[in-house]
Amino acid sequence: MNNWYKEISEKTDSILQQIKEHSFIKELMAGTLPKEVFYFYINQDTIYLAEYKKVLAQVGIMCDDENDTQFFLGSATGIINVENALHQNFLKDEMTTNEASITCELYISYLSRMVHTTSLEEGLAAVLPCFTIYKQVGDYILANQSNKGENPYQDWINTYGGEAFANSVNKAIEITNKYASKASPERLEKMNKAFEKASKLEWMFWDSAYNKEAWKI
Ligand SMILES: Cc1ncc(CN)c(N)n1
Repeated sequence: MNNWYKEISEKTDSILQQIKEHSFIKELMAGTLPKEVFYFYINQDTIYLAEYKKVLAQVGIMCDDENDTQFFLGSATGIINVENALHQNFLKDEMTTNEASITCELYISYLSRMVHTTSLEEGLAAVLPCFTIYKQVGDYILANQSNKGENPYQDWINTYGGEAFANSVNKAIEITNKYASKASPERLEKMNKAFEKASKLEWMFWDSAYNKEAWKI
């Protein structure tokens, strides 16, 4: 399999389309997303990223090529720092909870299980949508918005539509494709499932923020 990512992104394209059509993304693009919804999202995303960096570090130490290890360890610190700084810009003192929502808990627990109890290839496939979907969403909004000067969420949009993020997304794809090219058909099938599930969790993350998801008890 030479370009696993191309195949799986075609197979899961309907999830990406549903993300682009979600009210959260539409209103983010229009700049009309209610502030409290965005703060809810940023608050949960801060909790998510604190765990995601550990997940990336774990994937990194499982790679047998030390350049790949460097990349994921660098991403765990560098990219996350950029995203955390972005969050602080928006959130200031408004972080209201340290408790993960149901969906945030589900997503981080799923990723943690994947990188700790399955193969490197499945772990790579599970962490990849976190890179690729944000890139696609950032690009999509930048290409389609007509309010660049006045959108209150422009810094967020520019971060994920920007070149630095694109470079790391391309590198993550390249590494995952490399390991996929040596994987058995059974393992590729498991990679597909992991990528698909993590992509669905990306949709759910925005949906849960839009609905300010609460624990049922
Ligand atoms: C839930 C989630 N997924 C992806 C990203 C982009 N790293 C993020 N900040 N948050």
